[in-house]
Amino acid sequence: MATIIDGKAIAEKIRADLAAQVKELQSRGITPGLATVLVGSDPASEVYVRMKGDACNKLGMHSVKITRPAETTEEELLALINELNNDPAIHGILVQLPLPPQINADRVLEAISPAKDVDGFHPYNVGRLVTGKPTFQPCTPYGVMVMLQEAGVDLAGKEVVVVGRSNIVGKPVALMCLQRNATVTICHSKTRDLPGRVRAADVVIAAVGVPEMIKGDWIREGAVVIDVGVNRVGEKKLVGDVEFAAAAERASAITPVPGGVGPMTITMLLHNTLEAAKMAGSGKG
Ligand SMILES: Nc1nc2c(c(=O)[nH]1)N[C@@H](CN(C=O)c1ccc(C(=O)N[C@@H](CCC(=O)O)C(=O)O)cc1)CN2
Ligand SMILES: [Mg+2]
Repeated sequence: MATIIDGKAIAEKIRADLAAQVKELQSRGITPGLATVLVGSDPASEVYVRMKGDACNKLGMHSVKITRPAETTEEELLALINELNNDPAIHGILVQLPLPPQINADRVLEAISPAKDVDGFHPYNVGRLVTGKPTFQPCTPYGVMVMLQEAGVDLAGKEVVVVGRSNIVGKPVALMCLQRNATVTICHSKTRDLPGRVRAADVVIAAVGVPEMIKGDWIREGAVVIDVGVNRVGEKKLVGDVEFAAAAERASAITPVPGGVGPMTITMLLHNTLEAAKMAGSGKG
């Protein structure tokens, strides 16, 4: 039976350390500030933005939640980003995704100052990630890496299979694993023999957004399973991208959903916002 990698517990431990750092920074006259921008009223996005604001406030950070109607134009959103880029009380800017279809998300993400890009989605910061330079690391993959480290998983020489190739999880998490000397395979909807690929993995990172798509009998005995999926099935139930119970029979360690990667995403956002404030305070922002 697998060890459960408890994202909630790891997140709490990190947040306690961040709170102490926020206090220290405040004693020097700097309060880290995060602006979250939500366009439209997607119910899941509303929940995430609220969680981000609450998490900031709990740590003693300043947070501003900006909501705009679903009909907002790209120009209006770009003007708002420009204001936030120039606001000295704001160290981090986060535009909640997805955006409505009339808005080009790439253009909006590129308008955020790289020094305030706490989501790590600006092409400048993506480029730094690709080349292994210090940068704001995107929050979900960053959280995955911290969980692996906390679980004592050394990636050097390991076969990592990432299922999913999104810009916000699959691609960056693959780069981060490569940086830690893993041999990385990125799989997607056109991959031939996906079960065979997953069966070869020492570490499986599932980020496809399809409920329980990765079957328990695809997991190699003793593998580590990181489930990034947060899929709502029915009214209330949340499931991951992995068939949890069956996979846990074979894995050596596995993350649950909820309470796995999810809480780490917001924790790493808090971490990045604190780092942005420190850099601004030292004149490097
Ligand atoms: N601008 C961004 N947009 C989106 C990101 C992102 O990192 N930046 N990621 C996802 C959604 N996301 C944060 O925005 C996110 C998803 C899930 C959780 C989380 O804590 N999940 C909990 C369950 C919470 C619930 O009950 O719904 C868990 O897994 O335990 C946090 C953040 C897309 N958009
Ligand atoms: Mg769009």
